[in-house]
Amino acid sequence: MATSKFPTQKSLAGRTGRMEAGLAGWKRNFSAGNHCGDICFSTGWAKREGDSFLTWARDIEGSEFEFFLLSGPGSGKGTQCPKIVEQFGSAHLCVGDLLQAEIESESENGTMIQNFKKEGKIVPSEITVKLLQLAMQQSDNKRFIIDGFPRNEENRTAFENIIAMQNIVVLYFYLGHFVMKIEPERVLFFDCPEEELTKRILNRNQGRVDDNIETIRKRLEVYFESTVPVINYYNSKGKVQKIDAQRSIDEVFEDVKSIFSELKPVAKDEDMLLVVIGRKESSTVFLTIGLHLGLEVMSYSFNYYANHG
Ligand SMILES: Nc1ncnc2c1ncn2[C@@H]1O[C@H](COP(=O)(O)OP(=O)(O)OP(=O)(O)O)[C@@H](O)[C@H]1O
Ligand SMILES: Nc1ccn([C@H]2C[C@H](O)[C@@H](COP(=O)(O)O)O2)c(=O)n1
Repeated sequence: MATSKFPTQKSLAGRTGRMEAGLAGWKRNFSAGNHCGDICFSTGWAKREGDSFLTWARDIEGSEFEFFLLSGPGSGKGTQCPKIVEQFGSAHLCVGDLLQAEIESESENGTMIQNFKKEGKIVPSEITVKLLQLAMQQSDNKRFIIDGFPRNEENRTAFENIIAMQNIVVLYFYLGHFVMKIEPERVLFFDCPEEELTKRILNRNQGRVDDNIETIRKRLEVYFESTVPVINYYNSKGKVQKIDAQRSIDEVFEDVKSIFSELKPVAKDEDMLLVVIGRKESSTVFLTIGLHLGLEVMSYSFNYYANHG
C-alpha cells in the first residue's frame, strides 16, 4: 500500500471543529420543521488512498467524468458530440433529445414539455434532472458528455445538489444518506456569433418545432439571459474551455480533440468528510459504508439530538 499522507491529529482537530459548526446548521434546519423524531448525525473524516472527494463520489455514482457542453442554439453541439463519442467512447446525453423522447412517448409531461419547447423556454429542472439521472444510471458508460445542460441557474443547482447517494440509502435500509455537490470536470463552450447561430438553425432542416425565426429569437434571449450566467459561473471556477465555433466542423473538432486527449484520471490525495444523517443507527451505517467502500476512517463522532419532531 502506498504511503499514507493522512492529516495529523492537530489538523484533524481543526476540521472536526468546522464539522461540528456545520452540524449546528444541520441541527437548526432539522429542528425548523421537516423532521419528526430523534436525529443522529454520524460524521467523520475518511479517505481512500489516491482519491479525491470528487473521484470518490463519482466512483460510487459510477461515473468517471462529466463534461457539460454549453453554448448558443445552433453552435454545433449536436454535430460535435457524435464525433467525440466515436473517438473517445464517452456517452452523449443530450437533454434536448431526452425531452424530445418524452414528448414522443406521450408521457404525462409530454405536452407540457412540447409547449416549453415551442416557446423556447427552459423546462423545469425537476423533469430534466430526473431524465438525466435515469439516463446516467441506465448507461454502461462512465464518461458523460452532457449536452445543453445546465441551461440556467436552476438547472445548475438542481444537478449539483443532487443527492448522489440515493442508491446507498436504499442499500443501507433507508437509514441515512450523504449529501454532496457534483460538479462537471469541464465545460465546453462553443463560441459563435448570434447571426451565424440564426443562419445555421434556419438552414438545419430537421423539422424541429423550434427552428423558426420567432422561436430562435426567444431561444437566443433565454440563452443570453439564463445560460451565459451559468457559463460565466463555471468560467470563474476555471472550468470553461472556449472553442471558436465559427470555423469548419473539422477545425472545431481538432480543438475538441485536444481537450479530450489531455484528460487524465484525477488522483489527488485528499481526505473527505463523510456525513450520515438518520436515526440512532447512523453510526453503524457510517462505519458500514466506510468499510464497504474501503475507506479508512480517520476521525469519527456520533451526535444525538433528541426529539425535534
Ligand atoms: N462548424 C460548423 N460550420 C457550419 N455549420 C455547422 C457547423 N457546426 C454545425 N453546423 C450546422 O449547424 C446546424 C446546427 O448545428 P447543431 O444541430 O449541431 O447545433 P446545436 O448546438 O446542437 O443546436 P441546438 O442547441 O439548437 O440543438 C446544423 O445544421 C449543422 O449541420
Ligand atoms: N436543459 C435543457 C435543455 C433543453 N431544454 C429544452 C428547451 C430547448 O429549446 C429544447 C431543445 O434543446 P436543444 O436541442 O436546443 O439543446 O429542449 C430545456 O428545457 N432544458
